[in-house]
Amino acid sequence: MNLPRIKHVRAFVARGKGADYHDQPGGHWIDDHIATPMARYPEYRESRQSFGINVLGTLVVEIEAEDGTIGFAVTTGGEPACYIVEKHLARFLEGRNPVEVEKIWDQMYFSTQYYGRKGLVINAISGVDLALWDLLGKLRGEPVYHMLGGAVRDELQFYATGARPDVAKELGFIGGKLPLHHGPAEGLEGMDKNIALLADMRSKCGDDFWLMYDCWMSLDIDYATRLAHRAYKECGLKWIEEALSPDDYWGYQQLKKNAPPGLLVTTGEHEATRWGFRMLMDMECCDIIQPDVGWCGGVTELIKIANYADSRGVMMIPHGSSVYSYHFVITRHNSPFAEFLMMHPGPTEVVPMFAPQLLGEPVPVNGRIRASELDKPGFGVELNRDVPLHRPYTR
Ligand SMILES: C[C@H](O)[C@H](O)[C@@H](O)[C@@H](O)C(=O)O
Ligand SMILES: [Mg+2]
Repeated sequence: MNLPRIKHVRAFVARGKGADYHDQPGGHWIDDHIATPMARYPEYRESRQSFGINVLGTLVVEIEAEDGTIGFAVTTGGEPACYIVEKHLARFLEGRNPVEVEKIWDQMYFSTQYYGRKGLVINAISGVDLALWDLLGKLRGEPVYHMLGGAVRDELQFYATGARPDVAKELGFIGGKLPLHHGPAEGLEGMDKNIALLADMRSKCGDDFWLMYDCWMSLDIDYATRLAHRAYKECGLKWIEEALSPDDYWGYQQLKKNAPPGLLVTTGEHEATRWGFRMLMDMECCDIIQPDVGWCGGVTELIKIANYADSRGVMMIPHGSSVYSYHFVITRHNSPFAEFLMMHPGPTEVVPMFAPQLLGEPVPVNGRIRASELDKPGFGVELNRDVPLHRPYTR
């Protein structure tokens, strides 16, 4: 089946919310004294934007076929990712058959391996790969999840990430993941505040509602171990997420041994490729891996990651990435639920995760999205052309 060839690859920057979802106006829960590795510096403790968490902005990748069909995707990457797409990756797509996702991915990865392998370069590769799968679906007239093997269940169910698990419960989510506010630099007083907040949410949510802590790489093994035991024993914490640096595989291996039986250790949103996730799984670092499909290598790489996890009986629950993870999760038995990042400032209501960039972006109702809502070509969304786009590089 010969599809129209790829004619143009274009890369744009979009700023303000969207895929770079930490790029929010002031007063948002997502930038409210959240613990990070930079919190050891008091000047960077109050706000993650103060040290540049939103410095990149959104990368928008467009791939246009000869017949005028356009596939696109958004991820975190901004102007430097545009440079990588336009000046390096585009050469492996233009003139090619869009069906060649495996060969194109292989050439993008190994041609940038000498300076890439993780982080921004893999974000750029992910953006191109997602746009390619979107183009394929639009050319074939089928949703991405059909091309991945079809739905294994009728609906997606979600836990919610945000400052209000009590509201998340009222909205029908299966759990609430809180951001951790205080790390080792704030000592026992900070630990007590972390436990007090969790205990308050436990009292508001009842004993059965899942409560998790997201530590965003901010802890050391000693603090993470103490937090894990107190939070599990006193508040029934379900999992402790990304407690340590993504590079500290040995630390995660130890934390998993230190954690109380019954508490899950999770990580992976800042990990990349099949090799990085193999390291996490072979070293027994965690119970659940959480790749972000816009940061780990795209759909083509997540297939490999998820299948290796499945072979080892490890749950793969992608980091919140809107439709890009929904189309994947609905097709995988070892992905029984998904993350929904609450992007309302409170958060007290459900708003589209990548707003305002995606038109037609589905949102959970009563904590669920039916598989039938994904039944549109590609990822089922269109780029909001009212969002200002800047193309910093051309060829
Ligand atoms: C809530 C966390 O601090 C991050 O902002 C969040 O994006 C990520 O870690 C997550 O798991 O959703
Ligand atoms: Mg996280």
